[in-house]
Amino acid sequence: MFLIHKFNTFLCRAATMVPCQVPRWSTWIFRASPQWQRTACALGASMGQQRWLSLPWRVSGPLAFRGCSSTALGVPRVMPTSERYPVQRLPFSVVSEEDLAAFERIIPGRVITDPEELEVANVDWLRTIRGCSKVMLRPRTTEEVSRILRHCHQRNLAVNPQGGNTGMVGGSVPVFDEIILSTALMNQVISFHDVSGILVCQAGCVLEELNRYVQERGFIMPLDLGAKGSCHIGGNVATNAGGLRFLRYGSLRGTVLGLEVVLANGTVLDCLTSLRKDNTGYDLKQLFIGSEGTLGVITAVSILCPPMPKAVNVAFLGCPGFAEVLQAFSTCKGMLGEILSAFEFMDAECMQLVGQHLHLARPVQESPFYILVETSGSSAEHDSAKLDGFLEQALGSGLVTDGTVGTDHSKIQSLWALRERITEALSHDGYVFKYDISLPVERFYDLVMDLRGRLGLRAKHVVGYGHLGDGNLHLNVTAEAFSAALLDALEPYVYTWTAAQRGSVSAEHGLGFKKKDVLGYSKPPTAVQLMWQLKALLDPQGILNPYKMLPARA
Ligand SMILES: O=C(O)CC[C@@H](O)C(=O)O
Ligand SMILES: [Zn+2]
Repeated sequence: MFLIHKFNTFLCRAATMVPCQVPRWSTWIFRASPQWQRTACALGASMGQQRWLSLPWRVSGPLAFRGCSSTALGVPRVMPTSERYPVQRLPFSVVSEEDLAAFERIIPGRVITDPEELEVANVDWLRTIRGCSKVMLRPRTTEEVSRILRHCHQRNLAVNPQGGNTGMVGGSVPVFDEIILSTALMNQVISFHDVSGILVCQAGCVLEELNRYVQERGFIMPLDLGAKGSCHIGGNVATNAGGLRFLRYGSLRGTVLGLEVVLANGTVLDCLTSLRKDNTGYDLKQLFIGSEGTLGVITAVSILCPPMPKAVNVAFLGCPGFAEVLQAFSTCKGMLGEILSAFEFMDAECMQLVGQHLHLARPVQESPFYILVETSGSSAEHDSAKLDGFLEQALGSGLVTDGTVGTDHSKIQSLWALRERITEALSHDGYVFKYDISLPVERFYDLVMDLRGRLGLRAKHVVGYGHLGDGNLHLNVTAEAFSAALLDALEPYVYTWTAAQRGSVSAEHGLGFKKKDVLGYSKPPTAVQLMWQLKALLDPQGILNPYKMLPARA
């Protein structure tokens, strides 16, 4: 106990509590976005606008002159994806007035052609890429999705399925004029079983709302993300999102028990079972988990929710070096065992950025690294005793130099915010080049330091943080603005470095538009070829989320 008193803040003991809720990106996004929504369609012809007007949009009726201007009042424009990246529009049909009328018959009043609403849906939340869709559809039911896709399939119209649009790799916004198929109104819970903890719901349910719903019944969602306030469960599953509870509850590939999916031609594939065990044939739902909307549109999900832990503790600790971070992780696994539920790390530059841009105070003495250790268990006393044991050991052996522990809701929330809001802080720092890689943990920080040397003053910040417990590094590089030269210095260097370690070039964010061409760094040509064959089988016309996930074919 003596050693624990060296901590600069108190150890608050043994409170029984609900799992923490933390601030989320959406709060911030929604605060910022109204200005951005105010596009100036009638403003002078920016480069983007000229290109827009050269597209075949000059028709009469609701589609006429609804180009999404790239110039927002007072806010830097987001360059259209088709201008920044070398990508060619595929020969899909263009939405006509007749198509709009057909959609209006399927979903009356929910065919959106308003430029302000489209502006938001065309741009990713990082504000790095921009599509130019002219129409967004908001179905409420699987039957409506099926009828929409049947129509699009017959007409060869490309479709961009969109959930909460919180993705990191440009998978959730159109590249050109794909129809945006939003799951926002598909937000009903279908059933919840309070013995098994199995939740069945529509794809557009917001993760945080689901978590609240199951929490009221004594359970939690098996995943938690910074974007929880706006991301949709269907999008989470389509991305196979990882997040903050992965260490404890594993991948969605394990917790998703069933899916309902609408295929490209409108066929409904009903695999929405809620069985823990089912060895009958190929597990087709796995094809759609992580397929990023390229093989079908997920319309409903059956998911296994773990019981809500009765006691949660969070320790936020300073470490003198990366070797100590790794050693602390080993010690944690050994001493906390079954109650360890998160092991996250961030470097000193991350802490500096959350302080500078979000005014979050550093809760411990300045250190080169910080770790966040969470325990979740069923006995507050037992868990606290175990955590104390670990802290004594870590402090006594110099793995940790300072720390603070929270067991009450608000302290846990504020400690998690330091880690969860790094993404938000980075976005305030300028243009962000993001890498989400799986590596052997021993090599994590070598890459960060290597890049700092390689980029020198060309980068504003090179930071490393992430889910160390899952072997997942978030390597982010900020610059005043997008720079092709900086991109050239980063890529393919980061990918070849990762491939040399047999790592993954996308641990949890998927490939989307931005990373589709680097799939080959993590998968052999035979696997990529098989992926294309699956795509051709399920979506022969390629109308579902084109330009995403799969690299262009040679
Ligand atoms: O912004 C990033 O690169 C990571 C976002 C998210 O996956 C996180 O773990 O905070
Ligand atoms: Zn992450």
